[in-house]
Amino acid sequence: MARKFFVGGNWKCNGTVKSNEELVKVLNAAEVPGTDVVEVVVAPAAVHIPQVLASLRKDFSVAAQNCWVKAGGAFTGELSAEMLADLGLPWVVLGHSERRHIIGESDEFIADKVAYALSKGLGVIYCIGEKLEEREAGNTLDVNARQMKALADKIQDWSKVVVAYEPVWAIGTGKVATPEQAQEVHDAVRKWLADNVSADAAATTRIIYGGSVTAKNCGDLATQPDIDGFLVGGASLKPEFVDIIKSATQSK
Ligand SMILES: O=C(CO)COP(=O)(O)O
Repeated sequence: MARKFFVGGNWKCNGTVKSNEELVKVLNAAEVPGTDVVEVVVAPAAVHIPQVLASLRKDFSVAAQNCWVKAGGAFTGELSAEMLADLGLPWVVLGHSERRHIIGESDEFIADKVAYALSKGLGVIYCIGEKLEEREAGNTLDVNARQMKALADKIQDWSKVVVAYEPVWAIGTGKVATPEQAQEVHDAVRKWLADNVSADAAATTRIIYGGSVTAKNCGDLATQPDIDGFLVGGASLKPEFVDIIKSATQSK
């Protein structure tokens, strides 16, 4: 079954009301392939979600960058999955490396968050990826398999999960993985799904790449057979995000 190309823009902790207005204007005016070819999702900072929801074209979706692990309540500063569902958001990003490694979220905590978000009807962009020292020690595939297993231990249904492979050494560094490096991991993650979840999950789960994706390098990455889209940080704040969306037409 064909996997629809998926391009996410992770705006991280960036933006003002004014800069969002300008960025949304660019996105709204862009001529991009239709929703039969590419699914486009942007994740503004939480405080800006209502602004972007109200102003963004309706063929693009809005995601949150994080949510709490269980039902809301006395958890100061958190956002619950119920709140996101109530706003009508289809997606939430969970397990981003900045939350794993800067905030200190564990594999298990993230997997619990994913399971809870799925139970509330959200789709989840589940981020995985190795650090530089793990790659240099030859542990790349093991680290990614460990992060996949943490989630597989908690969920059965992968139909609303997009896996984002984001090698930590490539995030915000300008050091993009080569198409071959990314394809190797995407292929391994897909095989992991086939061996540990199901042939169907392996065939249908979108595995997208993130880490210094730009308008320049996205074309070669998009042609790799197991790269089903991108999760874009820095370049998603610029008009070049439109060119990255267009690379969907180069997908095999
Ligand atoms: O972390 C990322 C997307 O979630 C990637 O960030 P950059 O595209 O800025 O490297």
